[in-house]
Amino acid sequence: MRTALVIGTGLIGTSAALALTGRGVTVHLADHDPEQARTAAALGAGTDEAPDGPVDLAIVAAPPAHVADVLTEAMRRGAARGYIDVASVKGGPRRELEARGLDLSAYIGTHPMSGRERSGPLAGTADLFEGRPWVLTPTRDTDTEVLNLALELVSHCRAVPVVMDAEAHDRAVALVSHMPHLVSSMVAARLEHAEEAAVRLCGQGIRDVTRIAASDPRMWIDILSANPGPVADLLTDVAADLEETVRALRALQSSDEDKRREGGSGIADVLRRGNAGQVRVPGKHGSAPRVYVTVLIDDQPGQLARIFADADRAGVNIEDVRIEHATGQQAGLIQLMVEPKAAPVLTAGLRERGWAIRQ
Ligand SMILES: NC(=O)c1ccc[n+]([C@@H]2O[C@H](COP(=O)([O-])OP(=O)(O)OC[C@H]3O[C@@H](n4cnc5c(N)ncnc54)[C@H](O)[C@@H]3O)[C@@H](O)[C@H]2O)c1
Ligand SMILES: O=C(O)C(=O)C[C@]1(C(=O)O)C=C[C@@H](O)C=C1
Repeated sequence: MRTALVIGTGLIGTSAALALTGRGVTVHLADHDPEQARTAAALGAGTDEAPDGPVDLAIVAAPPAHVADVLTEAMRRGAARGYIDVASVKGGPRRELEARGLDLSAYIGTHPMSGRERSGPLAGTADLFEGRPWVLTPTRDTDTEVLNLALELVSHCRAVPVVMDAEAHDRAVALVSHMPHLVSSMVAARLEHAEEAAVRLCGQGIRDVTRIAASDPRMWIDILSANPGPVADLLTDVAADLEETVRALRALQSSDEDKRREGGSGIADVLRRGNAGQVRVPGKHGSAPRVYVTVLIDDQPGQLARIFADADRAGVNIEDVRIEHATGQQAGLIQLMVEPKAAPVLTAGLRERGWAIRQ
Protein backbone atom coordinates (compact mmCIF):
# COMPACT_ATOMS: atom_id res chain seq x y z
CA MET A 1 0.00 0.00 0.00
CA ARG A 2 1.42 3.35 -1.01
CA THR A 3 -1.44 5.78 -0.33
CA ALA A 4 -4.39 5.92 2.06
CA LEU A 5 -7.23 8.28 2.84
CA VAL A 6 -8.50 8.44 6.44
CA ILE A 7 -12.00 9.93 6.70
CA GLY A 8 -12.77 10.85 10.32
CA THR A 9 -9.56 11.86 12.07
CA GLY A 10 -10.49 11.30 15.70
CA LEU A 11 -8.88 8.80 18.10
CA ILE A 12 -9.04 5.76 15.79
CA GLY A 13 -8.49 7.49 12.44
CA THR A 14 -5.49 9.44 13.69
CA SER A 15 -3.99 6.36 15.39
CA ALA A 16 -4.24 4.33 12.16
CA ALA A 17 -2.88 7.29 10.16
CA LEU A 18 0.09 7.69 12.52
CA ALA A 19 0.89 3.97 12.20
CA LEU A 20 0.64 4.06 8.38
CA THR A 21 2.69 7.26 8.07
CA GLY A 22 5.31 5.65 10.30
CA ARG A 23 5.52 2.76 7.79
CA GLY A 24 6.09 5.09 4.82
CA VAL A 25 2.51 5.21 3.47
CA THR A 26 1.33 8.62 2.17
CA VAL A 27 -1.80 9.36 4.22
CA HIS A 28 -4.44 11.96 3.33
CA LEU A 29 -6.64 13.14 6.20
CA ALA A 30 -10.25 14.30 5.91
CA ASP A 31 -12.93 15.09 8.48
CA HIS A 32 -16.26 16.88 8.34
CA ASP A 33 -14.63 19.22 10.87
CA PRO A 34 -11.50 20.44 9.01
CA GLU A 35 -9.93 21.51 12.31
CA GLN A 36 -9.71 17.83 13.35
CA ALA A 37 -7.90 16.92 10.12
CA ARG A 38 -5.55 19.90 10.57
CA THR A 39 -4.76 18.78 14.13
CA ALA A 40 -4.07 15.21 12.98
CA ALA A 41 -1.77 16.55 10.25
CA ALA A 42 0.06 18.72 12.79
CA LEU A 43 0.63 15.57 14.88
CA GLY A 44 2.44 13.98 11.92
CA ALA A 45 -0.42 11.68 10.86
CA GLY A 46 -0.32 12.79 7.20
CA THR A 47 -1.51 15.68 5.04
CA ASP A 48 -4.92 17.34 5.14
CA GLU A 49 -4.65 18.06 1.41
CA ALA A 50 -6.96 16.02 -0.80
CA PRO A 51 -5.28 13.31 -2.93
CA ASP A 52 -4.87 13.92 -6.70
CA GLY A 53 -6.59 10.68 -7.66
CA PRO A 54 -7.83 7.44 -6.10
CA VAL A 55 -5.76 6.18 -3.13
CA ASP A 56 -5.06 2.49 -2.44
CA LEU A 57 -7.21 2.27 0.70
CA ALA A 58 -9.89 4.54 2.17
CA ILE A 59 -10.36 4.07 5.93
CA VAL A 60 -13.64 5.42 7.29
CA ALA A 61 -13.29 6.19 11.01
CA ALA A 62 -16.43 8.30 11.55
CA PRO A 63 -19.03 7.52 14.27
CA PRO A 64 -21.10 4.39 13.47
CA ALA A 65 -24.27 6.29 12.50
CA HIS A 66 -22.35 8.16 9.74
CA VAL A 67 -20.34 5.24 8.35
CA ALA A 68 -22.78 4.19 5.60
CA ASP A 69 -23.22 7.77 4.31
CA VAL A 70 -19.48 8.47 4.32
CA LEU A 71 -18.68 5.17 2.57
CA THR A 72 -21.43 5.70 -0.02
CA GLU A 73 -20.10 9.13 -0.88
CA ALA A 74 -16.48 7.93 -1.08
CA MET A 75 -17.38 4.91 -3.26
CA ARG A 76 -19.56 6.96 -5.60
CA ARG A 77 -16.72 9.39 -6.30
CA GLY A 78 -14.20 6.54 -6.68
CA ALA A 79 -11.94 7.77 -3.87
CA ALA A 80 -9.98 4.48 -3.53
CA ARG A 81 -9.26 0.95 -4.79
CA GLY A 82 -10.46 -0.50 -1.50
CA TYR A 83 -12.68 0.73 1.33
CA ILE A 84 -12.93 -0.23 4.97
CA ASP A 85 -14.64 1.17 8.04
CA VAL A 86 -13.58 0.65 11.65
CA ALA A 87 -16.96 1.05 13.38
CA SER A 88 -17.61 -0.90 16.58
CA VAL A 89 -20.65 -2.61 15.02
CA LYS A 90 -20.61 -4.47 11.72
CA GLY A 91 -24.09 -5.80 10.81
CA GLY A 92 -25.88 -2.40 10.64
CA PRO A 93 -23.46 -0.52 8.34
CA ARG A 94 -23.29 -3.50 5.91
CA ARG A 95 -27.10 -3.81 5.76
CA GLU A 96 -27.43 -0.06 5.11
CA LEU A 97 -24.89 -0.25 2.27
CA GLU A 98 -26.59 -3.31 0.77
CA ALA A 99 -29.97 -1.52 0.89
CA ARG A 100 -28.45 1.24 -1.26
CA GLY A 101 -27.63 -1.28 -3.97
CA LEU A 102 -23.89 -0.53 -3.99
CA ASP A 103 -21.30 -2.97 -5.33
CA LEU A 104 -19.59 -4.01 -2.08
CA SER A 105 -16.79 -6.13 -3.56
CA ALA A 106 -14.27 -3.37 -2.76
CA TYR A 107 -15.53 -2.95 0.84
CA ILE A 108 -14.71 -4.77 4.08
CA GLY A 109 -16.22 -3.93 7.44
CA THR A 110 -13.49 -4.06 10.10
CA HIS A 111 -13.13 -3.37 13.82
CA PRO A 112 -9.91 -2.88 15.79
CA MET A 113 -10.46 -4.18 19.33
CA SER A 114 -8.53 -1.38 20.91
CA GLY A 115 -9.46 2.10 21.95
CA ARG A 116 -9.51 4.60 24.73
CA GLU A 117 -12.04 6.50 26.80
CA ARG A 118 -10.83 9.73 25.12
CA SER A 119 -11.87 11.02 21.70
CA GLY A 120 -10.29 13.24 19.05
CA PRO A 121 -6.94 13.32 17.23
CA LEU A 122 -4.96 14.41 20.29
CA ALA A 123 -5.75 11.08 21.97
CA GLY A 124 -4.35 9.12 18.99
CA THR A 125 -1.14 7.09 19.19
CA ALA A 126 0.72 5.05 16.56
CA ASP A 127 0.87 2.00 18.87
CA LEU A 128 -2.81 1.93 19.88
CA PHE A 129 -3.53 -1.32 18.01
CA GLU A 130 -0.30 -3.18 18.75
CA GLY A 131 -0.95 -6.80 19.68
CA ARG A 132 -4.74 -6.32 19.71
CA PRO A 133 -7.29 -8.24 17.62
CA TRP A 134 -8.50 -6.43 14.48
CA VAL A 135 -11.66 -8.06 13.14
CA LEU A 136 -12.18 -8.29 9.36
CA THR A 137 -15.59 -9.31 7.98
CA PRO A 138 -15.04 -10.14 4.28
CA THR A 139 -17.77 -11.97 2.38
CA ARG A 140 -17.46 -14.39 -0.54
CA ASP A 141 -17.86 -11.36 -2.89
CA THR A 142 -14.89 -9.46 -1.43
CA ASP A 143 -12.01 -8.75 -3.87
CA THR A 144 -8.84 -10.54 -2.80
CA GLU A 145 -6.86 -7.39 -3.55
CA VAL A 146 -8.99 -5.41 -1.09
CA LEU A 147 -8.64 -8.11 1.56
CA ASN A 148 -4.87 -7.91 1.10
CA LEU A 149 -4.94 -4.11 1.49
CA ALA A 150 -6.90 -4.44 4.73
CA LEU A 151 -4.48 -7.11 6.00
CA GLU A 152 -1.58 -4.80 5.14
CA LEU A 153 -3.17 -2.04 7.22
CA VAL A 154 -3.60 -4.43 10.16
CA SER A 155 0.00 -5.53 9.81
CA HIS A 156 1.30 -1.91 9.64
CA CYS A 157 -0.63 -1.25 12.88
CA ARG A 158 0.97 -4.43 14.36
CA ALA A 159 -2.48 -5.75 15.23
CA VAL A 160 -3.66 -9.37 14.97
CA PRO A 161 -6.15 -10.06 12.14
CA VAL A 162 -9.27 -12.06 13.05
CA VAL A 163 -11.72 -12.99 10.28
CA MET A 164 -15.38 -13.21 11.34
CA ASP A 165 -18.88 -12.96 10.02
CA ALA A 166 -20.49 -9.54 10.75
CA GLU A 167 -23.39 -10.94 12.79
CA ALA A 168 -21.11 -13.22 14.86
CA HIS A 169 -18.88 -10.19 15.47
CA ASP A 170 -21.79 -8.16 16.81
CA ARG A 171 -22.82 -10.95 19.19
CA ALA A 172 -19.21 -11.31 20.40
CA VAL A 173 -18.64 -7.60 21.05
CA ALA A 174 -21.97 -7.41 22.88
CA LEU A 175 -20.33 -9.77 25.40
CA VAL A 176 -16.78 -8.41 25.55
CA SER A 177 -17.36 -4.68 24.96
CA HIS A 178 -20.92 -3.35 24.84
CA MET A 179 -22.46 -5.01 27.92
CA PRO A 180 -19.30 -4.34 30.03
CA HIS A 181 -19.44 -0.69 28.94
CA LEU A 182 -22.96 -0.30 30.32
CA VAL A 183 -22.06 -2.13 33.55
CA SER A 184 -19.09 0.22 33.98
CA SER A 185 -21.40 3.22 33.46
CA MET A 186 -23.84 1.85 36.05
CA VAL A 187 -21.09 1.38 38.65
CA ALA A 188 -19.71 4.86 37.94
CA ALA A 189 -23.23 6.33 38.16
CA ARG A 190 -23.31 5.29 41.87
CA LEU A 191 -20.59 7.93 42.42
CA GLU A 192 -22.50 10.84 40.88
CA HIS A 193 -24.10 11.98 44.12
CA ALA A 194 -21.91 10.03 46.56
CA GLU A 195 -20.38 11.80 49.55
CA GLU A 196 -17.00 13.38 48.91
CA ALA A 197 -15.62 11.54 51.95
CA ALA A 198 -16.31 8.24 50.18
CA VAL A 199 -15.18 9.31 46.69
CA ARG A 200 -11.85 10.50 48.09
CA LEU A 201 -11.02 6.88 48.94
CA CYS A 202 -11.18 5.63 45.34
CA GLY A 203 -8.41 3.09 44.77
CA GLN A 204 -7.33 1.09 41.76
CA GLY A 205 -10.30 -1.30 41.88
CA ILE A 206 -12.91 1.30 41.04
CA ARG A 207 -10.55 3.01 38.59
CA ASP A 208 -10.26 -0.28 36.67
CA VAL A 209 -14.01 -0.89 36.69
CA THR A 210 -15.04 2.67 35.69
CA ARG A 211 -12.33 3.86 33.26
CA ILE A 212 -14.45 3.25 30.16
CA ALA A 213 -17.44 5.04 31.71
CA ALA A 214 -15.59 8.29 30.86
CA SER A 215 -16.15 7.65 27.10
CA ASP A 216 -18.16 9.95 24.82
CA PRO A 217 -21.88 9.09 25.35
CA ARG A 218 -22.79 10.20 21.78
CA MET A 219 -20.51 7.53 20.32
CA TRP A 220 -21.90 4.88 22.65
CA ILE A 221 -25.52 5.75 21.88
CA ASP A 222 -24.65 5.04 18.22
CA ILE A 223 -22.93 1.76 19.10
CA LEU A 224 -25.66 0.46 21.41
CA SER A 225 -28.43 1.54 19.03
CA ALA A 226 -26.85 -0.68 16.39
CA ASN A 227 -26.63 -3.76 18.66
CA PRO A 228 -29.50 -3.54 21.18
CA GLY A 229 -30.80 -7.14 21.15
CA PRO A 230 -27.63 -9.06 22.07
CA VAL A 231 -26.74 -6.44 24.72
CA ALA A 232 -30.23 -6.62 26.27
CA ASP A 233 -29.99 -10.45 26.38
CA LEU A 234 -26.66 -10.29 28.23
CA LEU A 235 -27.90 -7.65 30.66
CA THR A 236 -30.84 -9.94 31.44
CA ASP A 237 -28.30 -12.56 32.59
CA VAL A 238 -26.40 -9.94 34.60
CA ALA A 239 -29.70 -8.87 36.21
CA ALA A 240 -30.35 -12.50 37.25
CA ASP A 241 -26.89 -12.67 38.84
CA LEU A 242 -27.55 -9.37 40.60
CA GLU A 243 -30.83 -10.63 41.97
CA GLU A 244 -29.18 -13.83 43.25
CA THR A 245 -26.33 -11.86 44.81
CA VAL A 246 -28.69 -9.46 46.58
CA ARG A 247 -30.63 -12.47 47.92
CA ALA A 248 -27.38 -14.03 49.17
CA LEU A 249 -26.27 -10.80 50.87
CA ARG A 250 -29.67 -10.44 52.59
CA ALA A 251 -29.35 -14.05 53.79
CA LEU A 252 -25.97 -13.15 55.31
CA GLN A 253 -27.77 -10.57 57.46
CA SER A 254 -30.10 -13.23 58.86
CA SER A 255 -29.94 -14.45 62.47
CA ASP A 256 -30.60 -18.00 61.19
CA GLU A 257 -27.29 -19.86 60.77
CA ASP A 258 -28.54 -22.05 57.89
CA LYS A 259 -29.63 -18.98 55.95
CA ARG A 260 -26.26 -17.34 56.58
CA ARG A 261 -24.50 -20.46 55.28
CA GLU A 262 -26.70 -20.43 52.17
CA GLY A 263 -25.91 -16.75 51.67
CA GLY A 264 -22.19 -17.43 51.99
CA SER A 265 -22.27 -20.13 49.36
CA GLY A 266 -24.27 -17.85 47.01
CA ILE A 267 -21.58 -15.19 47.29
CA ALA A 268 -18.80 -17.75 46.92
CA ASP A 269 -20.49 -19.01 43.76
CA VAL A 270 -20.58 -15.63 42.03
CA LEU A 271 -16.96 -14.90 43.03
CA ARG A 272 -15.81 -18.31 41.81
CA ARG A 273 -17.59 -17.87 38.49
CA GLY A 274 -15.97 -14.44 38.23
CA ASN A 275 -12.50 -15.99 38.70
CA ALA A 276 -13.29 -18.63 36.09
CA GLY A 277 -14.35 -16.00 33.55
CA GLN A 278 -11.51 -13.61 34.30
CA VAL A 279 -8.75 -16.16 33.61
CA ARG A 280 -10.15 -16.53 30.10
CA VAL A 281 -9.32 -12.88 29.26
CA PRO A 282 -6.36 -13.20 26.89
CA GLY A 283 -3.16 -11.17 27.12
CA LYS A 284 -1.68 -9.30 24.17
CA HIS A 285 -1.44 -11.27 20.88
CA GLY A 286 -4.24 -13.53 22.22
CA SER A 287 -1.71 -15.27 24.46
CA ALA A 288 -2.04 -16.55 28.01
CA PRO A 289 -3.11 -14.04 30.68
CA ARG A 290 -0.49 -11.71 32.17
CA VAL A 291 0.08 -10.75 35.81
CA TYR A 292 1.17 -7.52 37.45
CA VAL A 293 4.22 -6.93 39.63
CA THR A 294 3.57 -3.86 41.78
CA VAL A 295 6.44 -1.57 42.76
CA LEU A 296 6.42 1.45 45.06
CA ILE A 297 8.16 4.44 43.46
CA ASP A 298 9.04 7.97 44.57
CA ASP A 299 7.33 10.64 42.49
CA GLN A 300 10.65 11.85 41.08
CA PRO A 301 12.01 12.29 37.57
CA GLY A 302 13.91 9.31 36.17
CA GLN A 303 12.22 6.61 38.29
CA LEU A 304 10.40 5.02 35.36
CA ALA A 305 13.53 4.95 33.19
CA ARG A 306 15.47 3.30 36.05
CA ILE A 307 12.83 0.67 36.67
CA PHE A 308 12.69 -0.25 32.96
CA ALA A 309 16.47 -0.48 32.79
CA ASP A 310 16.48 -2.75 35.88
CA ALA A 311 13.73 -4.95 34.39
CA ASP A 312 15.83 -5.22 31.23
CA ARG A 313 18.86 -6.24 33.32
CA ALA A 314 16.70 -8.93 34.94
CA GLY A 315 15.95 -10.16 31.38
CA VAL A 316 12.20 -9.53 31.67
CA ASN A 317 9.98 -8.09 28.93
CA ILE A 318 7.43 -5.57 30.27
CA GLU A 319 4.16 -5.92 28.33
CA ASP A 320 2.24 -3.00 29.79
CA VAL A 321 2.42 -0.44 32.59
CA ARG A 322 -0.10 1.21 34.89
CA ILE A 323 0.71 4.00 37.33
CA GLU A 324 -1.34 4.85 40.39
CA HIS A 325 -0.55 8.08 42.21
CA ALA A 326 -1.36 8.05 45.92
CA THR A 327 -3.50 11.09 46.82
CA GLY A 328 -1.48 13.83 48.54
CA GLN A 329 1.78 11.83 48.62
CA GLN A 330 5.07 12.08 46.77
CA ALA A 331 4.89 8.39 45.91
CA GLY A 332 3.04 6.11 43.55
CA LEU A 333 2.54 2.49 42.67
CA ILE A 334 3.72 1.25 39.32
CA GLN A 335 2.25 -1.99 38.01
CA LEU A 336 4.37 -3.85 35.49
CA MET A 337 2.49 -6.41 33.40
CA VAL A 338 4.49 -9.54 32.58
CA GLU A 339 4.02 -13.20 31.69
CA PRO A 340 3.15 -15.23 34.84
CA LYS A 341 6.46 -17.14 34.71
CA ALA A 342 8.45 -13.86 34.49
CA ALA A 343 6.83 -12.40 37.64
CA PRO A 344 9.13 -14.12 40.22
CA VAL A 345 12.21 -13.30 38.10
CA LEU A 346 11.23 -9.63 37.89
CA THR A 347 10.32 -9.46 41.59
CA ALA A 348 13.70 -10.92 42.61
CA GLY A 349 15.64 -8.75 40.09
CA LEU A 350 13.99 -5.53 41.24
CA ARG A 351 14.32 -6.39 44.96
CA GLU A 352 18.03 -7.02 44.40
CA ARG A 353 18.35 -3.52 42.95
CA GLY A 354 16.62 -1.92 45.94
CA TRP A 355 13.02 -1.56 44.73
CA ALA A 356 10.12 -2.03 47.18
CA ILE A 357 7.74 -4.67 45.80
CA ARG A 358 4.12 -4.68 46.96
CA GLN A 359 2.18 -7.97 46.98
N1 LIG B 1 -13.12 4.80 20.73
C1 LIG B 1 -12.84 3.52 20.68
O1 LIG B 1 -12.40 2.97 21.66
C2 LIG B 1 -13.06 2.77 19.39
C3 LIG B 1 -12.39 1.56 19.21
C4 LIG B 1 -12.56 0.86 18.00
C5 LIG B 1 -13.40 1.39 17.00
N2 LIG B 1 -14.04 2.57 17.23
C6 LIG B 1 -14.88 3.09 16.12
O2 LIG B 1 -14.08 4.02 15.42
C7 LIG B 1 -14.88 5.07 14.90
C8 LIG B 1 -14.30 6.40 15.36
O3 LIG B 1 -14.29 6.46 16.76
P1 LIG B 1 -13.31 7.46 17.55
O4 LIG B 1 -13.23 6.94 18.94
O5 LIG B 1 -12.11 7.70 16.75
O6 LIG B 1 -14.22 8.76 17.58
P2 LIG B 1 -13.76 10.30 17.64
O7 LIG B 1 -14.94 11.05 18.16
O8 LIG B 1 -12.47 10.43 18.32
O9 LIG B 1 -13.56 10.65 16.10
C9 LIG B 1 -14.59 10.63 15.15
C10 LIG B 1 -14.23 11.65 14.07
O10 LIG B 1 -15.15 11.54 12.99
C11 LIG B 1 -15.48 12.84 12.55
N3 LIG B 1 -16.74 12.78 11.82
C12 LIG B 1 -18.00 12.75 12.35
N4 LIG B 1 -18.91 12.66 11.35
C13 LIG B 1 -18.20 12.65 10.20
C14 LIG B 1 -18.58 12.61 8.83
N5 LIG B 1 -19.86 12.53 8.46
N6 LIG B 1 -17.59 12.64 7.89
C15 LIG B 1 -16.29 12.71 8.25
N7 LIG B 1 -15.87 12.75 9.54
C16 LIG B 1 -16.83 12.72 10.50
C17 LIG B 1 -15.51 13.68 13.80
O11 LIG B 1 -15.34 15.07 13.50
C18 LIG B 1 -14.31 13.10 14.57
O12 LIG B 1 -13.11 13.78 14.24
C19 LIG B 1 -16.29 4.80 15.38
O13 LIG B 1 -17.03 4.20 14.34
C20 LIG B 1 -16.11 3.83 16.56
O14 LIG B 1 -17.22 2.98 16.69
C21 LIG B 1 -13.88 3.28 18.37
O1 LIG C 1 -10.35 0.52 26.16
C1 LIG C 1 -11.15 1.37 25.82
O2 LIG C 1 -11.18 2.48 26.29
C2 LIG C 1 -12.16 1.06 24.80
O3 LIG C 1 -13.05 1.83 24.64
C3 LIG C 1 -11.97 -0.10 23.98
C4 LIG C 1 -13.10 -0.82 23.28
C5 LIG C 1 -13.42 -2.08 24.11
O4 LIG C 1 -14.54 -2.20 24.60
O5 LIG C 1 -12.53 -2.91 24.22
C6 LIG C 1 -14.30 0.00 23.11
C7 LIG C 1 -15.01 0.04 21.96
C8 LIG C 1 -14.41 -0.34 20.69
O6 LIG C 1 -15.29 -0.70 19.73
C9 LIG C 1 -13.27 -1.22 20.85
C10 LIG C 1 -12.57 -1.22 21.97
